[in-house]
Amino acid sequence: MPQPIRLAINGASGRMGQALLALLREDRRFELVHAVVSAGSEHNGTPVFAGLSTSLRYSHNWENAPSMDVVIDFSGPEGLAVALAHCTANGIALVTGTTGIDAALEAKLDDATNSTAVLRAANFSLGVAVLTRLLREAAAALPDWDLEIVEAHHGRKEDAPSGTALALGHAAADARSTTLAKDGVYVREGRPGARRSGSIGFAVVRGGDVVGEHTALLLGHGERVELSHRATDRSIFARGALEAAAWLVARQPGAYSIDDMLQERSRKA
Ligand SMILES: NC(=O)C1=CN([C@@H]2O[C@H](COP(=O)(O)OP(=O)(O)OC[C@H]3O[C@@H](n4cnc5c(N)ncnc54)[C@H](OP(=O)(O)O)[C@@H]3O)[C@@H](O)[C@H]2O)C=CC1
Ligand SMILES: O=C(O)C1=N[C@H](C(=O)O)C[C@H](O)C1
Repeated sequence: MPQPIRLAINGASGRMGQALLALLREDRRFELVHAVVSAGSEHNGTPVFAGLSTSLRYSHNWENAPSMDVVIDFSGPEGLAVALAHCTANGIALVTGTTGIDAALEAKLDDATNSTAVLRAANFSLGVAVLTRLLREAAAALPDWDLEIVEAHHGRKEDAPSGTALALGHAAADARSTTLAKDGVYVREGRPGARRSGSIGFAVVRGGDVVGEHTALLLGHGERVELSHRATDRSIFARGALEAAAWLVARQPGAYSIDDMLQERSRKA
Protein backbone atom coordinates (compact mmCIF):
# COMPACT_ATOMS: atom_id res chain seq x y z
CA MET A 1 0.00 0.00 0.00
CA PRO A 2 1.65 3.36 -1.04
CA GLN A 3 1.87 6.20 1.48
CA PRO A 4 -1.38 8.19 1.49
CA ILE A 5 -1.35 11.60 -0.16
CA ARG A 6 -1.16 14.29 2.52
CA LEU A 7 -4.04 16.65 1.80
CA ALA A 8 -5.19 20.02 3.13
CA ILE A 9 -8.67 21.42 2.45
CA ASN A 10 -8.98 25.20 2.31
CA GLY A 11 -12.59 26.15 3.05
CA ALA A 12 -13.19 22.92 4.96
CA SER A 13 -16.34 24.02 6.82
CA GLY A 14 -18.17 25.22 3.70
CA ARG A 15 -20.62 23.44 1.39
CA MET A 16 -17.83 22.04 -0.78
CA GLY A 17 -15.50 21.44 2.18
CA GLN A 18 -18.14 19.29 3.85
CA ALA A 19 -18.81 17.38 0.61
CA LEU A 20 -15.06 16.60 0.45
CA LEU A 21 -14.93 15.50 4.09
CA ALA A 22 -17.84 13.11 3.53
CA LEU A 23 -15.92 11.39 0.70
CA LEU A 24 -12.61 11.39 2.59
CA ARG A 25 -14.09 9.24 5.36
CA GLU A 26 -14.01 6.36 2.84
CA ASP A 27 -11.07 7.31 0.60
CA ARG A 28 -7.82 5.61 1.68
CA ARG A 29 -5.74 7.37 -0.99
CA PHE A 30 -5.62 10.49 1.18
CA GLU A 31 -4.65 11.49 4.70
CA LEU A 32 -6.31 14.78 5.66
CA VAL A 33 -3.63 16.74 7.55
CA HIS A 34 -5.05 20.29 7.62
CA ALA A 35 -8.60 21.66 7.45
CA VAL A 36 -8.57 25.44 6.99
CA VAL A 37 -11.37 27.93 7.73
CA SER A 38 -11.51 31.73 7.97
CA ALA A 39 -9.91 33.55 10.92
CA GLY A 40 -13.33 34.47 12.31
CA SER A 41 -14.89 31.06 11.77
CA GLU A 42 -17.06 29.54 14.47
CA HIS A 43 -15.46 26.19 13.52
CA ASN A 44 -11.92 27.21 14.52
CA GLY A 45 -10.48 24.64 16.95
CA THR A 46 -13.44 22.26 16.76
CA PRO A 47 -12.98 18.58 15.66
CA VAL A 48 -13.16 17.93 11.92
CA PHE A 49 -14.37 14.33 12.11
CA ALA A 50 -16.72 14.27 15.11
CA GLY A 51 -17.04 10.71 16.46
CA LEU A 52 -13.81 9.41 14.84
CA SER A 53 -10.53 8.79 16.69
CA THR A 54 -8.52 11.36 14.66
CA SER A 55 -7.64 14.53 16.57
CA LEU A 56 -7.63 16.88 13.56
CA ARG A 57 -9.27 20.23 14.28
CA TYR A 58 -10.31 23.10 12.01
CA SER A 59 -7.66 25.83 11.87
CA HIS A 60 -7.24 29.25 10.28
CA ASN A 61 -3.47 29.07 10.52
CA TRP A 62 -1.15 28.37 7.60
CA GLU A 63 2.00 29.47 9.47
CA ASN A 64 2.42 26.29 11.52
CA ALA A 65 0.74 24.01 9.01
CA PRO A 66 1.97 20.39 8.83
CA SER A 67 3.81 19.07 5.76
CA MET A 68 1.46 18.26 2.90
CA ASP A 69 1.50 17.17 -0.75
CA VAL A 70 -1.57 18.97 -2.10
CA VAL A 71 -4.16 21.58 -1.16
CA ILE A 72 -7.75 21.49 -2.42
CA ASP A 73 -9.27 24.96 -2.22
CA PHE A 74 -12.97 25.86 -2.24
CA SER A 75 -12.80 28.92 0.00
CA GLY A 76 -13.30 32.13 -2.00
CA PRO A 77 -10.81 34.63 -3.44
CA GLU A 78 -9.37 35.85 -0.09
CA GLY A 79 -8.79 32.33 1.20
CA LEU A 80 -7.34 31.21 -2.12
CA ALA A 81 -4.78 34.06 -2.11
CA VAL A 82 -3.40 32.91 1.28
CA ALA A 83 -3.35 29.21 0.33
CA LEU A 84 -1.62 30.06 -2.96
CA ALA A 85 1.16 31.91 -1.12
CA HIS A 86 1.68 28.88 1.15
CA CYS A 87 1.75 26.48 -1.83
CA THR A 88 4.27 28.50 -3.83
CA ALA A 89 6.53 29.05 -0.80
CA ASN A 90 6.57 25.32 -0.01
CA GLY A 91 6.29 23.60 -3.42
CA ILE A 92 2.83 22.17 -2.72
CA ALA A 93 0.44 21.29 -5.54
CA LEU A 94 -2.83 23.24 -5.60
CA VAL A 95 -6.25 22.24 -6.90
CA THR A 96 -8.70 25.14 -6.82
CA GLY A 97 -12.37 25.45 -7.68
CA THR A 98 -12.84 28.95 -6.27
CA THR A 99 -14.69 31.27 -8.68
CA GLY A 100 -15.22 35.04 -8.76
CA ILE A 101 -11.48 35.77 -9.00
CA ASP A 102 -10.32 39.28 -9.98
CA ALA A 103 -7.56 40.15 -12.45
CA ALA A 104 -4.90 40.63 -9.74
CA LEU A 105 -5.45 37.16 -8.31
CA GLU A 106 -5.62 35.70 -11.84
CA ALA A 107 -2.15 37.15 -12.42
CA LYS A 108 -0.82 35.65 -9.16
CA LEU A 109 -2.22 32.27 -10.11
CA ASP A 110 -0.51 32.50 -13.51
CA ASP A 111 2.80 33.47 -11.87
CA ALA A 112 2.54 30.60 -9.41
CA THR A 113 2.47 28.03 -12.21
CA ASN A 114 6.18 28.74 -12.87
CA SER A 115 7.05 27.03 -9.58
CA THR A 116 3.95 25.06 -8.59
CA ALA A 117 1.53 22.58 -10.15
CA VAL A 118 -1.86 24.34 -10.20
CA LEU A 119 -5.06 22.75 -11.49
CA ARG A 120 -8.00 25.12 -11.82
CA ALA A 121 -11.57 24.25 -12.79
CA ALA A 122 -14.66 26.42 -12.58
CA ASN A 123 -16.58 23.14 -12.48
CA PHE A 124 -15.27 19.69 -11.51
CA SER A 125 -18.15 17.70 -13.00
CA LEU A 126 -17.50 15.38 -15.93
CA GLY A 127 -20.80 16.42 -17.50
CA VAL A 128 -19.73 20.06 -17.69
CA ALA A 129 -16.41 19.07 -19.29
CA VAL A 130 -18.42 17.36 -22.05
CA LEU A 131 -20.95 20.23 -22.25
CA THR A 132 -18.05 22.62 -22.88
CA ARG A 133 -16.79 20.52 -25.79
CA LEU A 134 -20.31 20.31 -27.26
CA LEU A 135 -20.78 24.05 -26.96
CA ARG A 136 -17.49 24.74 -28.74
CA GLU A 137 -18.67 22.58 -31.63
CA ALA A 138 -22.18 24.07 -31.76
CA ALA A 139 -20.95 27.69 -31.50
CA ALA A 140 -18.56 27.14 -34.42
CA ALA A 141 -21.08 25.18 -36.52
CA LEU A 142 -23.81 27.83 -36.07
CA PRO A 143 -21.74 31.03 -36.20
CA ASP A 144 -24.69 33.36 -36.94
CA TRP A 145 -27.06 32.05 -34.29
CA ASP A 146 -27.57 34.14 -31.16
CA LEU A 147 -25.90 32.67 -28.10
CA GLU A 148 -27.13 33.16 -24.52
CA ILE A 149 -25.93 31.42 -21.36
CA VAL A 150 -28.33 31.01 -18.43
CA GLU A 151 -27.23 29.77 -15.02
CA ALA A 152 -29.05 29.09 -11.73
CA HIS A 153 -27.55 28.59 -8.25
CA HIS A 154 -28.50 28.60 -4.57
CA GLY A 155 -29.15 31.90 -2.87
CA ARG A 156 -25.86 31.91 -0.91
CA LYS A 157 -23.65 32.10 -3.98
CA GLU A 158 -21.57 35.29 -3.92
CA ASP A 159 -20.28 35.64 -7.50
CA ALA A 160 -22.19 36.12 -10.76
CA PRO A 161 -22.24 34.97 -13.46
CA SER A 162 -20.94 31.64 -12.19
CA GLY A 163 -17.41 30.58 -13.02
CA THR A 164 -18.87 27.80 -15.15
CA ALA A 165 -21.06 30.20 -17.15
CA LEU A 166 -18.03 32.39 -17.83
CA ALA A 167 -15.91 29.36 -18.80
CA LEU A 168 -18.66 28.26 -21.21
CA GLY A 169 -18.79 31.79 -22.61
CA HIS A 170 -15.00 31.88 -23.10
CA ALA A 171 -15.09 28.50 -24.86
CA ALA A 172 -17.89 29.62 -27.21
CA ALA A 173 -16.22 32.98 -27.89
CA ASP A 174 -12.96 31.21 -28.66
CA ALA A 175 -14.76 28.85 -31.07
CA ARG A 176 -16.08 31.95 -32.87
CA SER A 177 -12.66 33.65 -32.89
CA THR A 178 -13.75 36.41 -30.55
CA THR A 179 -13.53 37.18 -26.80
CA LEU A 180 -15.95 37.90 -23.97
CA ALA A 181 -14.13 41.20 -23.42
CA LYS A 182 -15.41 42.23 -26.86
CA ASP A 183 -18.76 40.44 -27.12
CA GLY A 184 -19.92 39.50 -23.58
CA VAL A 185 -23.15 41.19 -22.39
CA TYR A 186 -23.82 40.92 -18.64
CA VAL A 187 -26.58 43.47 -17.98
CA ARG A 188 -29.82 44.29 -19.81
CA GLU A 189 -32.02 46.81 -18.09
CA GLY A 190 -34.32 49.66 -19.04
CA ARG A 191 -34.12 50.04 -22.81
CA PRO A 192 -30.90 48.40 -23.96
CA GLY A 193 -32.08 48.29 -27.57
CA ALA A 194 -32.01 45.42 -30.05
CA ARG A 195 -29.64 42.55 -29.48
CA ARG A 196 -26.23 43.19 -31.05
CA SER A 197 -25.37 40.49 -33.57
CA GLY A 198 -22.46 38.34 -32.36
CA SER A 199 -22.91 39.19 -28.69
CA ILE A 200 -22.88 36.48 -26.02
CA GLY A 201 -25.42 37.21 -23.28
CA PHE A 202 -25.49 35.99 -19.68
CA ALA A 203 -28.52 35.62 -17.41
CA VAL A 204 -28.37 34.72 -13.73
CA VAL A 205 -30.94 33.08 -11.41
CA ARG A 206 -30.35 32.82 -7.65
CA GLY A 207 -32.47 31.07 -5.03
CA GLY A 208 -33.21 28.14 -2.76
CA ASP A 209 -30.83 25.21 -2.71
CA VAL A 210 -30.09 24.90 -6.46
CA VAL A 211 -26.73 23.10 -6.69
CA GLY A 212 -25.83 24.40 -10.16
CA GLU A 213 -27.57 24.55 -13.56
CA HIS A 214 -26.19 25.83 -16.85
CA THR A 215 -27.87 26.13 -20.25
CA ALA A 216 -26.36 27.45 -23.45
CA LEU A 217 -29.10 28.59 -25.85
CA LEU A 218 -28.26 28.82 -29.54
CA LEU A 219 -31.15 30.74 -31.03
CA GLY A 220 -31.82 30.60 -34.75
CA HIS A 221 -34.88 31.58 -36.80
CA GLY A 222 -37.61 28.97 -36.44
CA GLU A 223 -35.37 26.66 -34.39
CA ARG A 224 -33.04 26.56 -31.41
CA VAL A 225 -30.48 24.29 -29.77
CA GLU A 226 -30.33 24.03 -25.96
CA LEU A 227 -27.36 22.44 -24.25
CA SER A 228 -27.99 21.93 -20.54
CA HIS A 229 -26.33 20.50 -17.47
CA ARG A 230 -27.94 20.12 -14.04
CA ALA A 231 -25.94 19.23 -10.96
CA THR A 232 -28.18 17.81 -8.23
CA ASP A 233 -25.50 16.71 -5.77
CA ARG A 234 -22.34 18.59 -4.72
CA SER A 235 -20.46 15.33 -4.27
CA ILE A 236 -19.86 15.27 -8.06
CA PHE A 237 -17.66 18.37 -7.72
CA ALA A 238 -15.92 16.94 -4.64
CA ARG A 239 -15.21 13.62 -6.37
CA GLY A 240 -13.76 15.45 -9.37
CA ALA A 241 -11.53 17.59 -7.13
CA LEU A 242 -10.18 14.50 -5.31
CA GLU A 243 -9.43 12.82 -8.67
CA ALA A 244 -7.64 16.00 -9.75
CA ALA A 245 -5.60 16.12 -6.52
CA ALA A 246 -4.50 12.47 -6.83
CA TRP A 247 -3.45 13.16 -10.45
CA LEU A 248 -1.77 16.52 -9.81
CA VAL A 249 0.67 15.38 -7.08
CA ALA A 250 2.73 13.54 -9.72
CA ARG A 251 2.87 16.53 -12.13
CA GLN A 252 5.65 19.06 -12.72
CA PRO A 253 5.02 22.75 -11.98
CA GLY A 254 2.61 24.26 -14.51
CA ALA A 255 -0.99 25.18 -15.26
CA TYR A 256 -3.37 22.23 -15.61
CA SER A 257 -7.06 21.76 -16.39
CA ILE A 258 -9.55 18.94 -16.01
CA ASP A 259 -9.21 18.35 -19.75
CA ASP A 260 -5.44 17.72 -19.32
CA MET A 261 -6.26 15.02 -16.78
CA LEU A 262 -9.02 13.45 -18.89
CA GLN A 263 -6.92 13.49 -22.06
CA GLU A 264 -3.95 11.86 -20.35
CA ARG A 265 -6.19 9.17 -18.91
CA SER A 266 -7.86 8.43 -22.24
CA ARG A 267 -4.41 8.16 -23.91
CA LYS A 268 -3.41 5.57 -21.30
CA ALA A 269 -6.68 3.59 -21.50
N1 LIG B 1 -15.27 24.42 -9.27
C1 LIG B 1 -16.34 23.79 -8.79
O1 LIG B 1 -16.69 22.67 -9.21
C2 LIG B 1 -17.11 24.44 -7.69
C3 LIG B 1 -16.72 25.66 -7.25
N2 LIG B 1 -17.34 26.25 -6.19
C4 LIG B 1 -16.76 27.50 -5.71
O2 LIG B 1 -16.07 27.21 -4.48
C5 LIG B 1 -16.13 28.34 -3.63
C6 LIG B 1 -16.73 27.92 -2.28
O3 LIG B 1 -18.06 27.49 -2.47
P1 LIG B 1 -18.94 26.95 -1.24
O4 LIG B 1 -18.31 25.75 -0.62
O5 LIG B 1 -20.33 26.87 -1.75
O6 LIG B 1 -18.82 28.21 -0.24
P2 LIG B 1 -19.10 28.29 1.33
O7 LIG B 1 -19.37 29.71 1.64
O8 LIG B 1 -20.08 27.26 1.75
O9 LIG B 1 -17.69 27.87 1.98
C7 LIG B 1 -16.57 28.71 2.01
C8 LIG B 1 -15.57 28.14 2.98
O10 LIG B 1 -14.38 28.90 2.93
C9 LIG B 1 -14.01 29.29 4.25
N3 LIG B 1 -13.32 30.56 4.18
C10 LIG B 1 -13.83 31.79 3.97
N4 LIG B 1 -12.83 32.70 3.96
C11 LIG B 1 -11.68 32.00 4.16
C12 LIG B 1 -10.33 32.37 4.28
N5 LIG B 1 -9.93 33.66 4.17
N6 LIG B 1 -9.40 31.41 4.51
C13 LIG B 1 -9.77 30.10 4.60
N7 LIG B 1 -11.05 29.69 4.52
C14 LIG B 1 -12.00 30.64 4.30
C15 LIG B 1 -15.32 29.33 5.03
O11 LIG B 1 -15.05 29.19 6.43
P3 LIG B 1 -15.99 29.76 7.62
O12 LIG B 1 -17.31 30.10 6.95
O13 LIG B 1 -16.11 28.63 8.58
O14 LIG B 1 -15.33 30.94 8.13
C16 LIG B 1 -16.00 28.10 4.43
O15 LIG B 1 -15.43 26.93 5.00
C17 LIG B 1 -16.95 29.39 -4.39
O16 LIG B 1 -16.04 30.25 -5.06
C18 LIG B 1 -17.75 28.57 -5.39
O17 LIG B 1 -18.14 29.29 -6.52
C19 LIG B 1 -18.38 25.65 -5.56
C20 LIG B 1 -18.84 24.43 -5.98
C21 LIG B 1 -18.23 23.71 -7.09
O1 LIG C 1 -20.96 28.25 -5.98
C1 LIG C 1 -21.40 27.14 -6.38
O2 LIG C 1 -22.21 26.48 -5.72
C2 LIG C 1 -20.89 26.62 -7.65
N1 LIG C 1 -19.94 27.29 -8.25
C3 LIG C 1 -19.27 26.94 -9.44
C4 LIG C 1 -19.42 28.04 -10.46
O3 LIG C 1 -19.35 29.23 -10.10
O4 LIG C 1 -19.55 27.75 -11.65
C5 LIG C 1 -19.59 25.56 -9.93
C6 LIG C 1 -20.94 25.03 -9.61
O5 LIG C 1 -21.86 25.47 -10.57
C7 LIG C 1 -21.39 25.33 -8.19
